[in-house]
Amino acid sequence: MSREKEVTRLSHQIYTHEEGLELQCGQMLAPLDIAYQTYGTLSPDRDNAILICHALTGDQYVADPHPITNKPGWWARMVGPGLPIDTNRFFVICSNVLGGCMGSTGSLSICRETGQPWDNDFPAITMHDITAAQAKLIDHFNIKRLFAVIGGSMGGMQVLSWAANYPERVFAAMPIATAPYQSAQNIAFNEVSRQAIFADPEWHGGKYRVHNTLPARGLGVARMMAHITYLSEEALTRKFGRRMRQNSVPAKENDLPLLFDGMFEVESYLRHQGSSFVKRFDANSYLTISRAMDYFDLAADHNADLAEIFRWSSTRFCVISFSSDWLFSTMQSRQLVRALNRAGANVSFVEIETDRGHDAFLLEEPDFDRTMRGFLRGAAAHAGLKETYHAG
Ligand SMILES: CC(=O)SCCNC(=O)CCNC(=O)[C@H](O)C(C)(C)COP(=O)(O)OP(=O)(O)OC[C@H]1O[C@@H](n2cnc3c(N)ncnc32)[C@H](O)[C@@H]1OP(=O)(O)O
Ligand SMILES: N[C@@H](CCO)C(=O)O
Repeated sequence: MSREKEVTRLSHQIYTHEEGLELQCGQMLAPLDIAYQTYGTLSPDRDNAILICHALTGDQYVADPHPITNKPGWWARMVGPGLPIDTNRFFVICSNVLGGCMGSTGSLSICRETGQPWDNDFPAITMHDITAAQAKLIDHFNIKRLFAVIGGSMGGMQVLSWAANYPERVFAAMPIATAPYQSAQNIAFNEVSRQAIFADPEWHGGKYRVHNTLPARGLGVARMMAHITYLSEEALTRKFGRRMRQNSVPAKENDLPLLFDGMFEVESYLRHQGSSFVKRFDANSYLTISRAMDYFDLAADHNADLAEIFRWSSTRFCVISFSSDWLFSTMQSRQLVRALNRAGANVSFVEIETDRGHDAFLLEEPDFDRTMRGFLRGAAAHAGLKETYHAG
């Protein structure tokens, strides 16, 4: 069964905003669907909500098993009762981004005007649009101010957009492994990924669903390349070194050509990452969202110096980077922290020592978990939140 048919079989929890959303490009998207998951109990004062923003290929299943892969949620070790983002205390909301392929309005949705799926005609969106769509969901919950907005990588871009666009609605913000703008290097990597998709003969100019095909190879290669950027040389060396694969490779992962005999373990690993990715992601959605990342430039969007944007902000920031992250480096986080300090904002900064690269924010890192727990506990005390709102 094709990935799209699998997706349409899934029943996500969706809020439909009939009035829709006017995008930065001027186009109106109506109705607007936002697929989301929640965890914990909203306090009577509606003051304990945390919005978690996912990264490029994440989704709303932050702590629930993923409905396609059946794997635990992508932050299941971080979000739950007694965990650093403690659902006994906080009401956690995570939504699939606008343009995503897990139930929110995106390339797989039907365009009201044409009655056809958007496919590659889905309009260009920005981080501003993504957070504006999330704000509709937060309004739906009648939450005036979020206790915290938290996210890593592209999720961190959304955190910064929230803090910049809705400062009065964000008590605390945690931008993790991110940057105030997408670097030239990251745009370059995204472009290679996109070209891999375009080069697939099954791409059909983005109308692959009409042709009943999938640009699986192109999307798989895009993921293989991108995945290298999520790791580090040390992590790859430790995991695989120069070892060759001893046993035979399962057929499904072997449909890319082999060079001579045998395969390095690292090649096998990347093939696996590529082939598992295409089962859970839509190529047009990947193009839309990766482009939204590329457009992200907070200062340019606000036509202001970064410090100016946060000048009157009362949000408490905790900026986190990972020492071996070369995709969103510590240097970029420091740039943000310097601007926040110039703005007189309340900001703390932690660089987590790890050799696991960018995706370290998804992995067990005790120092990271302690920082998350400590920052939220301190901020909750300042916000006057109760220790628990557990429903029972
Ligand atoms: C932030 C968000 O919003 S969500 C993010 C979206 N989700 C993701 O990115 C998940 C995909 N990414 C990953 O799995 C990333 O590698 C990580 C960093 C998150 C996980 O890291 P780790 O737990 O260290 O797992 P690792 O990178 O070793 O990958 C394990 C997988 O590779 C497979 N694998 C490991 N070695 C090999 C090999 N030599 N050959 C083939 N496959 C291999 C494992 O079988 C496992 O497969 P599975 O995921 O299908 O069970
Ligand atoms: N590996 C994560 C983080 C990338 O920034 C993802 O695919 O979304």
